[in-house]
Amino acid sequence: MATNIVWHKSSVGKLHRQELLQQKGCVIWFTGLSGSGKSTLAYALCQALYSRGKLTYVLDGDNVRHGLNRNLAFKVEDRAENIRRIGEVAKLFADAGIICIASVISPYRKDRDACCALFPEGDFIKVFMDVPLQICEAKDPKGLYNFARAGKIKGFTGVDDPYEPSLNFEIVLPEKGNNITSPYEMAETVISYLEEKGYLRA
Ligand SMILES: Nc1ncnc2c1ncn2[C@@H]1O[C@H](COP(=O)(O)OS(=O)(=O)O)[C@@H](OP(=O)(O)O)[C@H]1O
Ligand SMILES: Nc1ncnc2c1ncn2[C@@H]1O[C@H](COP(=O)(O)OP(=O)(O)O)[C@@H](O)[C@H]1O
Repeated sequence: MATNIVWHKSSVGKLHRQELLQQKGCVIWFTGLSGSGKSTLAYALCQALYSRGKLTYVLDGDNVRHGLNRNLAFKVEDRAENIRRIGEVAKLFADAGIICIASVISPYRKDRDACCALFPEGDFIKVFMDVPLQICEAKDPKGLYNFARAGKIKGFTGVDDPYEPSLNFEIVLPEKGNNITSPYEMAETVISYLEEKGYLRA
């Protein structure tokens, strides 16, 4: 633990940066099984917001594990630390006025809730990719479910490691009751939410 540290205030604050960017910093947190479409939707949303002149940054689990989190594996404590660090980085991006899009399995409710608690009310928007295991496994674009079933990967989420859903997701996709399943259309659903909550203006 670091001691004797004092927060240094800046004369340029989050409100100034938001005014500059004409948007509000926040986090959209995509959670769900491997293969549920988190990354595809995250980058579709990034593209759609870019087209509207909005600044985003995607923190994708796979990508962050190539650098900042390269020393972490998939046991419970490592996943918790992975999520904690991504939550803290997302907080910095949101403070910068950026719409941060996180795309991580984040299987444990406790870890997601701890990240949420870092943010002002409403600024941490949890989106659950509600895609059943059988569908994710049937796609298996990286062949990882195949390896997990063969016992070549231990502790694979959904196979021999848990995914804990929550009751308090702001958005669940695909939404029940409509036929919207394309990433582009689902991105529009998220954008409608952001517009309604005022995140796309300063
Ligand atoms: N054991 C195990 N369980 C789950 N996933 C595994 C595992 N080993 C490797 N992978 C690959 O790592 C990607 C998930 O990384 P995350 O950082 O999102 O995981 S976590 O939030 O810390 O649980 C995940 O990416 P996505 O498929 O995009 O979800 C996998 O490609
Ligand atoms: N909305 C969608 N409809 C159909 N296929 C999709 C959709 N989103 C993603 N996919 C496909 O599903 C697979 C997994 O998507 P991906 O975004 O990598 O998931 P995750 O990041 O959750 O592992 C990929 O082959 C991708 O092309």
